[in-house]
Amino acid sequence: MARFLIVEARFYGHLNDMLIDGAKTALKDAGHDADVITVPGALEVPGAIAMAAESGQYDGFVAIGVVIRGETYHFEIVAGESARALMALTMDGIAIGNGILTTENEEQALVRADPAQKNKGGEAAQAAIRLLELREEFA
Ligand SMILES: Nc1c(NC[C@H](O)[C@H](O)[C@H](O)CO)[nH]c(=O)[nH]c1=O
Ligand SMILES: CC(=O)[C@@H](O)COP(=O)(O)O
Repeated sequence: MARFLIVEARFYGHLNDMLIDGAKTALKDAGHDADVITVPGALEVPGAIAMAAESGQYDGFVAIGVVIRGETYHFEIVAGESARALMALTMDGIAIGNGILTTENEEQALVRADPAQKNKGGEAAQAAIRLLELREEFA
């Protein structure tokens, strides 16, 4: 059993609840534990994961959130920089699955958040599980 931390950027609560449900189910089905912490937005997720990884309290991480395009360039910053920072942490050997949705509208996000549809939360959890398996295989 491994210990996973789900770090959620709680910008759209109802969508996050579905993403977290999918992630928790995937982790439980694989026999792993999961805690959940909340940060304000997607830009805070990588930093929170970096801090938690440094603590040594968790084996793997799932990033959860929803970034929906608005009127300004801020979408590109939030979506792009959160993904880039998460990828940089992954390249440092931290097992992270990225379940931060980046969509044009809420309808697209709903389809992807719903565990009964595209289940991107579960998909992100499975990615984190696989990376942890690989890290242990290559250790
Ligand atoms: N617009 C969205 C944000 N924006 C907030 C940023 O992520 C960040 O919390 C703020 O800039 C303070 O540093 N975050 C989301 O997760 N989703 C959005 O749609
Ligand atoms: C992704 C965002 O930052 C977005 O929700 C903010 O909307 P806006 O660009 O209209 O300020």
